[in-house]
Amino acid sequence: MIEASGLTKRYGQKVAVDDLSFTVKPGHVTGFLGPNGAGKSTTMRMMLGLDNPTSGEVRINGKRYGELRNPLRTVGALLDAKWVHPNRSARAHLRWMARSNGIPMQRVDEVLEQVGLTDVARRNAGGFSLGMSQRLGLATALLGDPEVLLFDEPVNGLDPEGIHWIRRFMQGLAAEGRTVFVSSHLLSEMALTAEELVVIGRGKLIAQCSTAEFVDNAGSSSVLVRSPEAPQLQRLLGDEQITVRSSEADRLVIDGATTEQIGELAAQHRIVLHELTAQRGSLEDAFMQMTSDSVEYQTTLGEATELTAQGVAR
Ligand SMILES: Nc1ncnc2c1ncn2[C@@H]1O[C@H](COP(=O)(O)OP(=O)(O)OP(=O)(O)O)[C@@H](O)[C@H]1O
Repeated sequence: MIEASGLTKRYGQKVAVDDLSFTVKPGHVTGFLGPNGAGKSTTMRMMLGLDNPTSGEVRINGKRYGELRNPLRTVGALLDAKWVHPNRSARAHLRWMARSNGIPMQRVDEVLEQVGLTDVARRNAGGFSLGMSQRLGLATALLGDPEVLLFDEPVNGLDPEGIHWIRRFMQGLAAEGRTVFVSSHLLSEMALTAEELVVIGRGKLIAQCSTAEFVDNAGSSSVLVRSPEAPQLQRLLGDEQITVRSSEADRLVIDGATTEQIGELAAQHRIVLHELTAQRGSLEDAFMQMTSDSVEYQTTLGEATELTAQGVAR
C-alpha cells in the first residue's frame, strides 16, 4: 500500500508536484498517468527517498522510506534501466546488489529465471538491448521480493513483444497480491495494463479511479441514431432541449441523452429507428479532455492536443 498525502515539491519557483494525495492498493496494477512534465518521476523519486518533499509525505506500508529497515525487501523500483555498470555482467550486478542489501545469493538465480535472463546472465550489461536492460531492471527491483513495486515508464522504447511481456509481467506481480504502481504517458498502454488510475497534470491530482470509471466519467458519451426519419426526430429532440451534435440525412449524433430516452421519444412518435447506439469515449478522449489545461509548455490548445496525441500514437 502506498499513501501520498499533501505531497508537494518545489524547485525554486517551479512547483513540480502540488499537494498530491492518493492511495495505491495491493492486488492491482495502478497506472500513474500524466502528460510529459506532469510530475510523475518527481513523485516516484520522493516515494523512494531520492528527493525530499517540500511538504507532505509518502508512506509505504505505513512507513516513510527512510524508516524502512530493509528498503529493498519492502519496495523495488525500476526508474532508469541503463544505470547498471556497463562492464559488469547481469549476474555480477545482481550479486553485488544482493550482497550489499543482505539478500540471500540464491535470489539472484531466481530473479534471473523469473525475467528470462538466465542464458545471458554472464554477459556484460553494457551490450544489452533496451528490452534486456529493462528485464535486468525488473530483476533488480524483485531481488528483495518486495510487496511494493514502482516502475517509471517501463515500456518506453520497447518493441510490441517487449511491451506485451512487461504488461503480463506486471499483471502477474499484482495477481500475487503486490502493490504495482507504474507511470506512463501512453494512454492506450495503460488502458490495457492498469485496472486503477492516478491521473495528474501540472503536479496536481486530476483523478483517482478505476480505468473504466475514468473513461465513463470523462469521455464524451453520445448516442448515434440512424433513422429514415432523422429530421423529424431532430425536431422532437430540439423540443426536449436535447443537443444534436451532428446530423446527416439519416444519421444523428446526440449529446446528453441516454439511448432509453431517445428510444422512448421515437416510439411515442412512431419514428422508425435503424440503429440506436451508445458511444463510449475512449481513454484517449477522456485523458485529452481532462488534461488539456494541464499539458506543460502548451501555447495553444491545438499544440497541447498534438503533444498528447503523439504520446498516444508512439
Ligand atoms: N531537479 C529539477 N530541477 C528543476 N525542475 C525540475 C527538476 N526535476 C523536475 N523538474 C521539473 O518538474 C516538472 C515535473 O517533472 P517530472 O520529470 O517529474 O515530470 P514527468 O511527469 O515525469 O515527465 P516526463 O514524462 O517528461 O518524465 C517539470 O517541469 C520538470 O522540468
